[in-house]
Amino acid sequence: MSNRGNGGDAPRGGGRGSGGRSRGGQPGAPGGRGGGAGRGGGAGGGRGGRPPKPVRDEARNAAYDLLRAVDERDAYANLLMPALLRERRLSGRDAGLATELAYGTLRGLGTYDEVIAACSDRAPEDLDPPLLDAIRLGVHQLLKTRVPPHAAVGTTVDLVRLRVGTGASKYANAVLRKVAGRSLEQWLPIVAPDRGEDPVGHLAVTHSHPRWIVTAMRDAVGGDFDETAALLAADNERPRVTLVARPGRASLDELLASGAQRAEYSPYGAYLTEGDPGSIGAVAEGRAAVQDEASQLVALALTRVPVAGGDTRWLDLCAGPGGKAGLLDAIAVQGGANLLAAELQYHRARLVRQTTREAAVITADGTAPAWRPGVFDRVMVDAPCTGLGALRRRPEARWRRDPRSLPDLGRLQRELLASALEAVRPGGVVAYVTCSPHLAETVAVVGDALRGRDDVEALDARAYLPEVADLGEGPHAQFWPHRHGTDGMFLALLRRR
Ligand SMILES: C[S@@+](CC[C@H](N)C(=O)[O-])C[C@H]1O[C@@H](n2cnc3c(N)ncnc32)[C@H](O)[C@@H]1O
Repeated sequence: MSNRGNGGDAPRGGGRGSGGRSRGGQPGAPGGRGGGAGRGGGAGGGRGGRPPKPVRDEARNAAYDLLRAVDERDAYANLLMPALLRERRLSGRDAGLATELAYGTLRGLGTYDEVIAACSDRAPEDLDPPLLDAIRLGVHQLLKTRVPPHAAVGTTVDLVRLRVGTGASKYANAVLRKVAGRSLEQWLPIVAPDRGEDPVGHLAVTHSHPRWIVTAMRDAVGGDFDETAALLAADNERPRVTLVARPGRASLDELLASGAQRAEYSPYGAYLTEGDPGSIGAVAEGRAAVQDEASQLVALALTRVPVAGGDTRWLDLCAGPGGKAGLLDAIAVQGGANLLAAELQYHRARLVRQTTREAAVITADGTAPAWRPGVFDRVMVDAPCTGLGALRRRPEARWRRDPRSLPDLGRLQRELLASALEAVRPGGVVAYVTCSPHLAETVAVVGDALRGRDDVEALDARAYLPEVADLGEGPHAQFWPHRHGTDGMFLALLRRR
């Protein structure tokens, strides 16, 4: 990822997007710009003689290949990694190590690049991307794992020798030896901007997020520094695996009998602390699935709002790949309702067919309705968004997202919500959902819709989620990774009068 877009607030060049600061060498830092490892400087492989033959470490090579694929081909880490592990026949501890190293490096590189800059005479963005990725992998091991320092340096130097070149391996060796001189806790005060002078930059470097995301998160939590820090820290944790037992198709007991634990909030949810979800029969058969708990709860909340009169026609306006549609369909069937699931993209509509049983699934543009207005009792709009609420799941996503996408997304979100409000009948209810807490995608969109019509009222969404505390000041509900252990999902419930 040689050009991780950070929407124009990159402190230096295109290599990274975290906070950064103007740097002219850091007094007291080991290395600093001028004092870092010189090109080709530092230790080589042995004293005088030929360096020992480099050893190929399969787990680290797989992690490295993932980093290169993310950089070169814009690969999605969570989609490519399982294929890579299969192809390399890595399983058990090796698979776990490869995944942790790759994902951890991708998450942490905003911090790591600042440390590398302090230990090198060249800025990270001036290094060859293959060398930079290898050094990042080594820095991650040194600062964030229990890998012994000599192993972290040695395996990285071997990897660089095998994959990049001998000269580059000497450079990597010199940089990593400087990095190894301090712990992460010791490095952070050296490389992060001062909290008082530049709080956003401080959080960006300390928690490895682009500045624009730090700002957006801070605004979304209401400006509190410590809560913003807790949220960013939660983004760096691995999300737990949550299952949903689709009602009428699988029971929660079935999941619990497979070793899962009852979820804290969702009546259909269970946490899987170890093992492969695909090995659970109900999941393999599509009667249960992996689904974040907040995703379950926003769908459930829509079904809980009382509607006077008939309650038989439900619409999911943005259904692909079908997580919420799968749950809505199962609940609809139990209550005698039918779900129409619409999705713009054909291949995603096909996925919705796999998650639903009775729903009618169509490939359709939700902004150009293929249905008559005012006929649905309940409508779900799970709108396309920046996905800032799901950064835990996609380790590279924070560097790819671009704030310049917000105006286009905002237009589409407004059009889809307007279309949903046209589709619902008087007395019916619309759920507007985003997997992002960004205010431009949440309250701004809903606020505009409410101002633009006099026949729509916002319900207190929290009232339909009584099992969940701390959903905000209302009337809308906001889930948070650091408060609820879920994705940062937003829900507004709107009734058409
Ligand atoms: C956030 S995802 C929905 C996730 C889904 N509800 C789930 O729970 O699995 C948004 C979806 O909206 C689709 N989409 C984008 N524009 C659309 C449009 N104009 N009409 C219908 N669907 C659209 C995207 O292709 C994407 O699949």
